[in-house]
Amino acid sequence: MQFRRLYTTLSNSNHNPFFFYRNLTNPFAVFNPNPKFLSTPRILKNRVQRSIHVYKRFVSSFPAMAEGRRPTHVPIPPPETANKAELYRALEAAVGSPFSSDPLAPDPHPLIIVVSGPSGVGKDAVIKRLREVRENIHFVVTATTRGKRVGEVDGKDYFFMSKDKFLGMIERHELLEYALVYGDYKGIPKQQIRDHMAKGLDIVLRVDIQGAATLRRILRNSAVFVFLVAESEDALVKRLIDRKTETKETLLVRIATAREEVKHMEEFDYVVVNREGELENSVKLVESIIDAEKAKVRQRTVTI
Ligand SMILES: Nc1ncnc2c1ncn2[C@@H]1O[C@H](COP(=O)(O)OP(=O)(O)OP(=O)(O)O)[C@@H](O)[C@H]1O
Repeated sequence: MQFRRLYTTLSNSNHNPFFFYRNLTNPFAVFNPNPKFLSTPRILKNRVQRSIHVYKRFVSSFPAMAEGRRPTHVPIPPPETANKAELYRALEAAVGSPFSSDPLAPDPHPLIIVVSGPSGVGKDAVIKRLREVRENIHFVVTATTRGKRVGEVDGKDYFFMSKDKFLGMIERHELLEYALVYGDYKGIPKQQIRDHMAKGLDIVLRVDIQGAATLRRILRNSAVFVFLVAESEDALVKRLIDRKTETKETLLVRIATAREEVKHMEEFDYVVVNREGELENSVKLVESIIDAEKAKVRQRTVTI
């Protein structure tokens, strides 16, 4: 049985002697299930041993194959006293092939990082700082049909476009995700993501909780979903008041919405607590998440 296993191993290997050396007899090619045949293990043993012997001679007759074998006598100098280059060369000779300087791990894939969280939690603030401190990041510019506000720059804040042009993009499936918000369309252009990922850049998307849920359905586990949250409801409300952008009505709506949105935390991969006065720590944590994702053995692969 052992001989049979040994033979099977040999015949499955690339150096199968019966494959290269056709005049050798394969002892199992004409396997006879007759018990009489099986009752002659010595014949079998001799045949297999002969095959192994021929196989070894066959391998050593090819320099490329023989190269992988360890030479019998390689003088390796004692590492404590040896010259580094000399020791290196001796080790190379001993293992029988030059040491390669090719990277041992493949380059990490570009990532899509979706940042979401309740209104006023600090999404814009975190992303703005992240773009300042980290290279190789592209923040996706959303396409919108709403009018440009004072101070806004086309291509930087949004891609401003007509409703017709936007509807054309929907028809041609050029948007990763889109929504109608208070009568205006907003959407994420796919080509922008493709172009920047092709250059090796990581992509950051900032979306509300509903947008994140839609992207999760589309991208599944190919993107990293980060949920940004304040340390407490109390802190979030104070932050919204301090921003001085809200009316009393919109404040109430945002607080009520935030209560609901926090329940969606479990649908995300990571949660980052953006504590009062600790924006830098939050940004560092997002950076650590990106670094950890890039160190994963099984990388996320995006196809959009
Ligand atoms: N860690 C922090 N400590 C103190 N203030 C912060 C912190 N993070 C953000 N802020 C401030 O809180 C306010 C809200 O932040 P930001 O506008 O970035 O929130 P957002 O999540 O993008 O809100 P929205 O979804 O409503 O646009 C801003 O004035 C911002 O400067």
